[in-house]
Amino acid sequence: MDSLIPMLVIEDSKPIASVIKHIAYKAGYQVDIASSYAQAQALLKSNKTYQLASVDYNLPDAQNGEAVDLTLSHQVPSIVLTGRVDSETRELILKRSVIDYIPKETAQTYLYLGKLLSRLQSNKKVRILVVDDSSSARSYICKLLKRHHFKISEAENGAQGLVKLQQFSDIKLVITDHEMPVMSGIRFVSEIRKRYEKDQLAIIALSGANASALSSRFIQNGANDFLPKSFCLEDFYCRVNQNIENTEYVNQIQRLANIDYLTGLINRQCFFQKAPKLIKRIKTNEQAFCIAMLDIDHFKQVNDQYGHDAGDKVIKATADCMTDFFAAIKHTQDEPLIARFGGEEFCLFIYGQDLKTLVKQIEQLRKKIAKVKVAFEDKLIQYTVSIGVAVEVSMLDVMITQADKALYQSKQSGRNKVSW
Ligand SMILES: Nc1nc2c(ncn2[C@@H]2O[C@H](COP(=O)(O)OP(=O)(O)OP(=O)(O)O)[C@@H](O)[C@H]2O)c(=O)[nH]1
Repeated sequence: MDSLIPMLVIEDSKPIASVIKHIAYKAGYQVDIASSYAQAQALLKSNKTYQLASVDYNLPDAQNGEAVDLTLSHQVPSIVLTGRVDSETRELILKRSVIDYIPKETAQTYLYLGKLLSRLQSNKKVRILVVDDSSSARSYICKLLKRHHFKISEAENGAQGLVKLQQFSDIKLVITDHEMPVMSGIRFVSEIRKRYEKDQLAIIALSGANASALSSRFIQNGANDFLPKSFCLEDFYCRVNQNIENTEYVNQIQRLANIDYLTGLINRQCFFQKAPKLIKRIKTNEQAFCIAMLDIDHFKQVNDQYGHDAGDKVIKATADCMTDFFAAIKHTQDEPLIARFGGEEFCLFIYGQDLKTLVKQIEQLRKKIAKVKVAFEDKLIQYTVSIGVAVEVSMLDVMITQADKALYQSKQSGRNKVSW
C-alpha cells in the first residue's frame, strides 16, 4: 500500500471506533482515535497534520456537534457520523462545510463509509470541469467538489469549456449551466458529444430556469444527468459520484474486453476496431504504413523444455520489447498498434513519414528481440521471431492475409527473418 494518510476518528464507542479504524486502514488511512472532545483537542494541537476526520456528532463532553466545529477550525476535512436522524440535526450538520454526514442506522453505514473513504482517495485523480458564466455559482460548485478532493477546471462558457477539454485529458465529468453567453448549455453539450462518447466523459447539466422542460432537452442532446440549481447537497454528491462511477465501470469492462491479460497489449478484437479508423487518418495525412505479423520461433520447444510459465514469460518479454522499441522512437512516429492476436502471435501496425524507415524499424526490432534474455529460475532463455510484412496496398483484411503469407515464407526459409 502507498504511504498511509493520517486520519482522526473521534468516537466515544470503542467497538464503533475500532470498526471505523479497520475500514479506514483498508482504504489507505492511518488512524488515531480520540474518544472525547478533550482528547480530540489534544491530538489536534499536536504536530500531526490530519488530512481527514470522522466525527461523532454527539460525544459525552460535546453533545451538539462541537467536535465538528473543532476539526473544521483546524482545517481538517470532516465526515460526520451521527445516531440522530432527525431533519433538524441534518440541517445543522449540512450548514457546516462537511464532506458528508452518515446516519448510524444500519451496517450499511459502515459499507458506505468504506466506499466514501476509497472514493476520496481516487477522486484526487479525477478532474471535473465546471462551466458557468456566474463566478459565484461556479465557485460554489467548485467549493463543494474540492471538499470531495476532486481536481477542478473552470470555464465561463461553452467555447472556453471545449478548449479546457482539449487541454486536460483527465477530465471525466462536466458540470454545466444552461443560460450562458457565447454558447448555450444545450449547444455546449451537443458539441461535446461530437467529440467525446458518453463512456469517455459524463455530463451533468444544471439550470435555475424552467428546469423540468430543460432536463429532457439536455438528456436528448447527450447529457447523462440533470440537476436543478436548487439541489440539496446529498443529491449533488450522489449524482456526481454515481456518474463518475458509471464511467469507470464502463471503462473497466472495456479494458477487460480489449486488453490481453498476459501482456497488457490490445487483443485481436480491439485491433480490428482501431485499425480502420487509423488507416483513414493516416491516408488523410498522406503517411506511409505497414502491417507486420510476428511469431515466436519454435515456441513449443520453449514450453516443452522449460514449462508453460517460462513460455508465458517469453510471450510477455516479446510484448515488452516491442512496446519499449516503439516508445523509444515515438518522437519520430505516432503511436503504433501492437496487438497479441493469440498464442505466440502478434500483429503490428506502424506508420510514419516514409516506408523505407518503417522497413528498417521492423528489421531492427527482429534483431532486438533476438538479443533478449529471459531469466527463468536459474536459466536465461534466448529465442528469435519470424516476421511477415504487408505494405499499404489495400483493405485491412487483405493486408493481414498478405502479412500472414509473408510470415509463412519467413518460417519456411529458416526463421529469424523478415519477409515481404
Ligand atoms: N506458455 C504458453 N504457451 C502457449 C500459449 N498459447 C499457445 N501456446 C503454445 O504455443 C505453442 C505453439 O506451437 P506451434 O504453433 O507448433 O509453433 P512453434 O513451436 O512456435 O513453431 P514455429 O511457429 O513453426 O516456429 C503450442 O505448444 C501452444 O500450446 C500461451 O499463452 N502460453
